[in-house]
Amino acid sequence: MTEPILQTIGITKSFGALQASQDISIDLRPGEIHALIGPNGAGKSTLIKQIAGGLRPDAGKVLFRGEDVTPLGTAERARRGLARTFQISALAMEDTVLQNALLGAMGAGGTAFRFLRPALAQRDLRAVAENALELVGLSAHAATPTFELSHGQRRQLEVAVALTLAPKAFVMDEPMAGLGFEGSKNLTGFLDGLRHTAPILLVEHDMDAVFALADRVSVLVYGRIIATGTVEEIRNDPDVRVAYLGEDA
Ligand SMILES: Nc1ncnc2c1ncn2[C@@H]1O[C@H](COP(=O)(O)OP(=O)(O)OP(=O)(O)O)[C@@H](O)[C@H]1O
Repeated sequence: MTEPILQTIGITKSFGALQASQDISIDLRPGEIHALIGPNGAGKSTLIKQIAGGLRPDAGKVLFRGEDVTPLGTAERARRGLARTFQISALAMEDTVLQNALLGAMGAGGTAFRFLRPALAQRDLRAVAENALELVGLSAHAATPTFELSHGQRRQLEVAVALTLAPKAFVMDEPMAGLGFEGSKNLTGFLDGLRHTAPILLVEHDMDAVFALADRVSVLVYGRIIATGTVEEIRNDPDVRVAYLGEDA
């Protein structure tokens, strides 16, 4: 079996008496979209925060590209290629699409680029930014102020910003939230292709998107993974149907 790019081993986290993550072991393999679903309050965000580095587990480990990154913070994990997207506030709305991508590329280049700005580095940064926009299909909008983009295009721009870091894996938190039917359909098509650039751990409430995209689905209920499998396996799992899909088995 292919080595996972991202893996949690026995992640456990409590808030007082509440066990928000109970011994969670999941992985993300090259080329796949692995969806994490579960009812409100199941612990999806808590798990994602521990994977991205914003929250320290009480026990367990996060491995990224074979390395234990549990002690590292969000910025250090991002530098190593773990891209977390869909924190919309990260975009500068008054700036153009290209300027936003350039800001991302400057972050990727580190502080030396930011303060020294040699001409060559500037050209490199611009190339990185333009390439990222091309990959997400926003080149034609490079000079457009970001606030003029549709919600779906903003999500694509967020991915472009993340792409400037040459990510090895994406962690996405509800990318379909707030998009209408058309927007969700378009973004679904876009994410479908993106898995070949880097695999995606996808937290999503939109079941149409999950069932269309996921190679594997993990179901989280009360802080525990109750099933992991293909879409077909998850749809037919009696425990999942009772606990989450709201059906009598
Ligand atoms: N910082 C915190 N302090 C105390 N309790 C917390 C904290 N963060 C989350 N919780 C609790 O942990 C549980 C899991 O919350 P979490 O936000 O991870 O769920 P979720 O599956 O992401 O929910 P949703 O789908 O509504 O976003 C909830 O009961 C929540 O109230």
